Amino acid sequence: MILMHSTWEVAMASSRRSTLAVIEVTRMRPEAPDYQDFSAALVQNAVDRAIGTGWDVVRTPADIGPAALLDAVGGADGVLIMGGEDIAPEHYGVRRGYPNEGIHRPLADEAQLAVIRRAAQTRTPLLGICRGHQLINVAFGGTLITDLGEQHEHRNEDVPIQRVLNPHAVDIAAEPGYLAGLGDRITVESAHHQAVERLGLGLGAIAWAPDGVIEAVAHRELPITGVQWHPEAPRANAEHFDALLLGLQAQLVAPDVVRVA
Ligand SMILES: C=C(O[C@@H]1C=C(C(=O)O)C=C[C@H]1O)C(=O)O
Ligand SMILES: NC(=O)CC[C@H](N)C(=O)O
Repeated sequence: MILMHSTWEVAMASSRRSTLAVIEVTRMRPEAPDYQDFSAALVQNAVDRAIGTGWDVVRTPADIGPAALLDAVGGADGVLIMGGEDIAPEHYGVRRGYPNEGIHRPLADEAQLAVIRRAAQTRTPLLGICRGHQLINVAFGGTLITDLGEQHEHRNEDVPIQRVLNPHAVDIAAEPGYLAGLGDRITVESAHHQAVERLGLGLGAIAWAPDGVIEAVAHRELPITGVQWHPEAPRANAEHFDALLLGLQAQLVAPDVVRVA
């Protein structure tokens, strides 16, 4: 059974619907139309589930740059940062030229990092998915494993983009926090080749894959959490994503401080 923060509690605390800024990397990938369609469908699913769990949504691409993005999401009560391309490695002190390096989106990197830093200053609840989770770690000074190698369960290689997501187990160890309603072990859908390495300042790891890859991070004092998997994937358990979105909303009322072992 999935325990969720009650929508009633949230509704009692606020007479208006809260606004969630859903931030995608870009809306223009003319060089990769299949990937753009795939990514846009994941974002649309996230928007739909957010509305279904009681949020108003402002959907914005990040490649409009830092100033425009900060302006666009300035009025939001919560932030959701979606997946996408690898973060340019200079943001965490690594040179370009690592294995399986894809293209980078420098404007989106800078804009999303700026949003995370401002959310930290304003204590705005924020959830990052995949690249969004990696960005959280980098924003707090952490590093990434640039490439997980060839043999792993975190992504299907050499398949059409529509089949890139791969299911695997995740063990969760955090009470309370965004992931509290999910249970101790869940199956998730993943599509990534990088992962959190050294944790950023103030962050703790709260979930792991069986191979040891960090699957979720949470800030110890701020309502900021990242998940490496894709809860918005078509085949993911929708109840898990709803629990995350309601948990994000509950942070508006009573921010949790996450205890990390
Ligand atoms: C674009 C990349 O990853 C992809 C990005 C996704 C997303 O936008 O949510 C989903 C699946 C991944 O294959 C990449 O690895 O460079
Ligand atoms: N799906 C994603 O957001 C992927 C994030 C990053 N490009 C990685 O491969 O690890």
